[in-house]
Amino acid sequence: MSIVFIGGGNMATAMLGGMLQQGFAANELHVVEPDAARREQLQTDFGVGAWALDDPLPDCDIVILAVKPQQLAAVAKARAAELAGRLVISIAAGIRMADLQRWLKCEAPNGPARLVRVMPNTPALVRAGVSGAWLGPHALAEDQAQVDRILRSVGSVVWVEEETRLDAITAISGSGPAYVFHFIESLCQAAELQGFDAATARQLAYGTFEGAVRLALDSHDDAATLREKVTSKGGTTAAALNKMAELGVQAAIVAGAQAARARATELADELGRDS
Ligand SMILES: NC(=O)C1=CN([C@@H]2O[C@H](COP(=O)(O)OP(=O)(O)OC[C@H]3O[C@@H](n4cnc5c(N)ncnc54)[C@H](O)[C@@H]3O)[C@@H](O)[C@H]2O)C=CC1
Ligand SMILES: O=C(O)[C@@H]1CCC=N1
Repeated sequence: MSIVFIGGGNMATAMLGGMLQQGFAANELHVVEPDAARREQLQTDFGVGAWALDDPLPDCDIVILAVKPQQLAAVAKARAAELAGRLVISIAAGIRMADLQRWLKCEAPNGPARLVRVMPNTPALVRAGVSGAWLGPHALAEDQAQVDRILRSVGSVVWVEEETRLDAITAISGSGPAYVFHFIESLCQAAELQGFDAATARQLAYGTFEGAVRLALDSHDDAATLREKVTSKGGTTAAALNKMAELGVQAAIVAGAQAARARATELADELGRDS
């Protein structure tokens, strides 16, 4: 199975790194990327084929559109003829199937692209990704199996029945790693404010996250119960959690995810309109 990523940025790099660790061969993976320095990096790090925009599209079974949403209309329109009849996966946040179909001229005589929308996340790089996926109307059952194999090679996958659910997945697991990194950054900052050097702050904060996540994954208790087990009545944790509640930390996380979802819809409206 030969796969071409169009766009070799952060998300393509994460998926490629994970796929290579999971047994995909470097010679079946290719990237089309305009930035020469990135192409060189991808070749050096992964040994995959890295191609400039004016190179012919490498022979492939699957194309993964991995450019920014703002670049997608131009890329899809320019490559509509090359992509006709192929299995095409879009990982762009927000961008709707109807717009992709229009840009890819899915009414073209040599057969429509078989489209699948996917929302991966960057922990794919360490094969701990979580992806959402939705099968477009022209995609076949064997396309679903191929996409499932790619996504499972870098983590787990949730298939959704309705396209709009992908925006909800974007708000939770697509953007979610950034929320977690923000929390880690904040705990490092708190440790440094307590007088620890950066390396010790990192050890304390990263170690706490790793331990807590491993405990949560291994435990029969839910997260609320595990939280209660740390929180002694009238103790230090209660003092911290009360302060966080006063400052609205949980409400801020929920509202943040809602803002991400709203932005996905807004991006689709902005970029799908008049294009
Ligand atoms: N970064 C993330 O955590 C996630 C990103 N996504 C989606 O993945 C897509 C890519 O995002 P990132 O990798 O973060 O962006 P990025 O900016 O790191 O990568 C995009 C790449 O596309 C290249 N590019 C620009 N014009 C091109 C063209 N005409 N042909 C081929 N390549 C071109 C750029 O040089 C760049 O390397 C976006 O649509 C985003 O919504 C989805 C899930 C998570
Ligand atoms: O921030 C973004 O728009 C992309 C989509 C999900 C994660 N990064």
